[in-house]
Amino acid sequence: MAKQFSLPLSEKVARKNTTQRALDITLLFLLLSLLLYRLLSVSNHGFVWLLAFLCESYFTFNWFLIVNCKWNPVDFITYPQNLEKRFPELPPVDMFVTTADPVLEPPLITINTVLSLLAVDYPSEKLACYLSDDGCSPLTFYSLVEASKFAKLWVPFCNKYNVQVRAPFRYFLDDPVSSNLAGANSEFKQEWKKMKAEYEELCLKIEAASRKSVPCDLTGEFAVFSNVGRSNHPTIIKIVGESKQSFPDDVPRLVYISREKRPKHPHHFKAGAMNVLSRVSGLMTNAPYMLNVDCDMFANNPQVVRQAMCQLLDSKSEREIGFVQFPQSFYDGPKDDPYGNQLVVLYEYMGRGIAGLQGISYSGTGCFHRRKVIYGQWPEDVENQARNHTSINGKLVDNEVLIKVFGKSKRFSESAAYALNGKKGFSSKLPDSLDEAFHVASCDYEFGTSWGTKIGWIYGSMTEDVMTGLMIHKKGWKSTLPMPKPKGFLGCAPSGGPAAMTQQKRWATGLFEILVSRNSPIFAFLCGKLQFRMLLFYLWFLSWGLFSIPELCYAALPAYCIIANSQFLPKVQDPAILIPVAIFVIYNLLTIREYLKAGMSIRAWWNFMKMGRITRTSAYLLASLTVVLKLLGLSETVFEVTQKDQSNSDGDIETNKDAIKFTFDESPLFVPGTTLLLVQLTALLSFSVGLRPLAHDVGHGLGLGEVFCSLWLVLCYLPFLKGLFRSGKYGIPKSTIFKSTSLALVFVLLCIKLG
Ligand SMILES: O=c1ccn([C@@H]2O[C@H](COP(=O)(O)OP(=O)(O)O[C@H]3O[C@H](CO)[C@@H](O)[C@H](O)[C@H]3O)[C@@H](O)[C@H]2O)c(=O)[nH]1
Ligand SMILES: [Mn+2]
Repeated sequence: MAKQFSLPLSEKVARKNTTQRALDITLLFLLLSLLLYRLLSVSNHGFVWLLAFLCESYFTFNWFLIVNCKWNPVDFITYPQNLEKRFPELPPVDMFVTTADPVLEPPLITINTVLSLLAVDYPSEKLACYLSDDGCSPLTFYSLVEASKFAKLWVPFCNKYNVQVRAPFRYFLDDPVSSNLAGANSEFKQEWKKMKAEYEELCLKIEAASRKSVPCDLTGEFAVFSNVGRSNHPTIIKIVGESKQSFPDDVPRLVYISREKRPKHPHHFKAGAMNVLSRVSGLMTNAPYMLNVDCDMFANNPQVVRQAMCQLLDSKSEREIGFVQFPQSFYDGPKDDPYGNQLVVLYEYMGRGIAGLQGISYSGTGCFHRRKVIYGQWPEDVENQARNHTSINGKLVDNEVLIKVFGKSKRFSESAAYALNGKKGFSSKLPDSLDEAFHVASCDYEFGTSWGTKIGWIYGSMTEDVMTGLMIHKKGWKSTLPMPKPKGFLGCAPSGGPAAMTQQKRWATGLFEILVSRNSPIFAFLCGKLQFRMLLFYLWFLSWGLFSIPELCYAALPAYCIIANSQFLPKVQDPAILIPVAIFVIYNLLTIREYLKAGMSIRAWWNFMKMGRITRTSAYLLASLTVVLKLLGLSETVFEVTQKDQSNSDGDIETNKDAIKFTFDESPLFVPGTTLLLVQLTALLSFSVGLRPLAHDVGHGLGLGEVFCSLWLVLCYLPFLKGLFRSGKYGIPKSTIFKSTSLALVFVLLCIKLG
């Protein structure tokens, strides 16, 4: 027994990063020297110098925050082979999938995610899968019903042949029958073919249904969908599967939920959906662990649940680890990451670094939560739990309080008490709990309760995930970031200018909303248990949107200087020029090194650099404006769902090429970038026709540095430059060009007047 007890489940190992630290610190030192130089010479220069100083102060502070995040990277090693030796009885897990729109999120993608979850390598009677459909779409429900029939074949097939990728659309991309991958014995070959045919039939059915305006007869099971509007309908909950009494042992239980929506009731987007999922599942299965994934994030590693359990189960982590977050990774990203949004390098350095502090932030998908932590438990409450008392926020609570916190359903607060006490045995046959489930999924259930403020997914930000994670860290919980091979989950990253920018805008908006809310990390540090270095991390993360302001000012400086015959950098003849030059060189070398070490190409690095510029002056700028408007009470923020592409990744060269070309639409997102580009072009033109000669002494007048910076910016905005000359979706729309030209004209006139 003692020996078994010592078998490790997981380990956190520090990574060596001496070179990286040296480079990071050198850069910080150089940035500080630049600031010092500016301060010492500010009296000789005017407002341009001051503006440059302010921007560079921001950049320096931001770099300091980044160095803090990257300083202590870690690796998580897990030993799933020891799991059942230590815990022969594995705990139940409820798995949540959210979808919101059958057009932007094609049901075929959603059901692949569901199928990959139903088929994970974990005792199926311990699993239950809940699909939340905010689109209230009969097509989604129809697809789920069909998928559940297919699952009865698919799950045993995966188990029998130990299939590695359990989302069928990915699995059937490879053909193990013609290649001799899986020791192709003839029985396997036959079953493989049969399975493939079954899957194709499923796809055909769903495609046919999606072409019709009504996917199927709205009778029987489907009758509830007649007369529903997406934002005006009663709750629909359906236990999917043939019989209502017992479930076949080999496929986990599957439940469809479309929560009630009424026009006047705020539904809080995904956060609202997650809270309904928590409550309905609380009544039905009440598993102590919950996994949540977006509809496009399939389980890519059949061992994911076991991997997560390695980090959650032993008694030490019971008191420490609040949640286990797998990195967000993507499949089929276009080559060299043209939109800079595949997040590989971000997780590799920032992610690992933060995981070495209190833990990675929650990123909304691929995350395992403890139900009791979502219900508001602090690490200290675990001691009370051991004494069989129910407590949240460090205080014992009785039934009356439970009802106040969790809402009027007695049955639900009873289930919550079970979850908070870590007691097993709250269960009810699924169909018996249906009535109560309708009650807790209704749109006024949360009135007067703590849902969305103190417990569950927290409301008030477009990035409800980060806010919810921050509240968990505030209580002193830690989190982990396992990176198994193969990767735990894979999803779709948006491609195309408008989709990518809209997502970035939503993120930056949501993050900034948190910074200025009462759930700000500053309070979490002062009044809660958020660690100081975690505070620094959250400050960096939540201020993405703010970065747009210094970025925009700094990008305007070179053009201004050229047109106004001024300077914001030391002259080439001045030895001080070495400081900005060294900053430029070291920063680029350091980031190139990170890219290469993470197995990415130089081209991917360049795409990231250029998309960084573009995103900050477009998406982040508009995000900041949106938040200011919200603070002034002039507008509300809205969750715009990302389009998921249903690609067939047979590497069609034409579509691949197109995926790399930047696309535009009429959105105001593209106005600032286009303006900035036009301004730089005007400046460079006036320089090259000799209107603005270089000054040849160290005194005032234009220097080479400004011209170089302006050229560099034009290079970064190359997708926009091309967009000026292209047509259709690859070209910048006329109206945008018109707006930008007007703005650029105003700027140029201003420069001439001031210069
Ligand atoms: O009203 C809504 C809006 C969205 N969703 C779901 O939320 C998920 C994420 O939406 P998506 O459009 O894919 O946004 P992304 O920007 O890709 O999502 C990332 O960023 C979000 C906000 O930070 C997180 O919630 C996500 O988990 C994270 O993957 C999807 O499953 C949607 O179906 C809902 O259920 N209800
Ligand atoms: Mn997504």
